[in-house]
Amino acid sequence: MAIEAPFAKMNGLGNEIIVADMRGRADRVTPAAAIALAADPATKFDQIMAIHDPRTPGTINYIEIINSDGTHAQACGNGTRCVVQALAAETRQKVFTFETVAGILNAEEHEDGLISVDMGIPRFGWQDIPLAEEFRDTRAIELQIGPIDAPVLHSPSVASMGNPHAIFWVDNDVWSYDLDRFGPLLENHPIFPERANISIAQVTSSETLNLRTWERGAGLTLACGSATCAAAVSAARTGRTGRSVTVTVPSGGTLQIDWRADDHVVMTGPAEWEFSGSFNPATGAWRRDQQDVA
Ligand SMILES: N[C@H](CCC[C@H](N)C(=O)O)C(=O)O
Repeated sequence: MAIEAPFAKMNGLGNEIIVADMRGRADRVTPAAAIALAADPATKFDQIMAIHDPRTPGTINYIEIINSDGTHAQACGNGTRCVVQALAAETRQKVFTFETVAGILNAEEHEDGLISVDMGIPRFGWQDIPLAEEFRDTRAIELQIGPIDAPVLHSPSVASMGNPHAIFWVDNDVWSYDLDRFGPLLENHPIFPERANISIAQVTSSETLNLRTWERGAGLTLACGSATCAAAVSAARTGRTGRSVTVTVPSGGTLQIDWRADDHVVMTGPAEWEFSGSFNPATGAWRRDQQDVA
């Protein structure tokens, strides 16, 4: 087994992604390697999507998702589109079935280059999120936010897209909130025993939302695909929008979310390749591929 594994630095609407090719290897990307790559301005990322050999017949690959703090996530929508684009370029295939710790994901690259991922069926039970105590109605949970004391922020909608999300609905500009201050406090609020991704969302029409997200384990990001899905389903559940919405994320880009009649949430958007290299999955030491060096 080679010491180094190939990787591609990519982004999904500005969500910084490293797609690491761990196929044919027995080792894993260590938390230390993730933290080292996140600390280097050239490889700074929000998630590593580590592609492993398939575990389940019928799936193409097993995808492990690692946040920039070295912890694991169960879902990453923008990263999944990056994986699809990388594998589509390699294989000329257009349709993929992956497995993650949260289950099976189907995805497809379209003729126009946009990529759709079936993010599965959202779950709304308090144990599914999970929450530390029972809430019968998770469309709006009363949250004592104590020292955060931002009176306009209360009663988030919560949802699981495989990973935990809290969506705070606001009437005014999502940029007028100090998300970098209260994001980490809410991420670690005792109501969320596995922490949570924290978003502020504004409805701008019956078909459009604005969204900002403080990601669990990664902080403020320019886009978060699973949060976009969680916001879309929460908007529909609370009667704020219909089941198909276009969501504008902090990078200025948009994702299309369709909550289908069969309950699956389909997210459609772009992915972008930046450069390729190889890295040591134990230490995070890395180098660019020769053909990429100007
Ligand atoms: N950027 C990702 C979400 C990462 C979620 C992660 N921060 C967690 O749940 O711990 C996305 O596009 O869905």
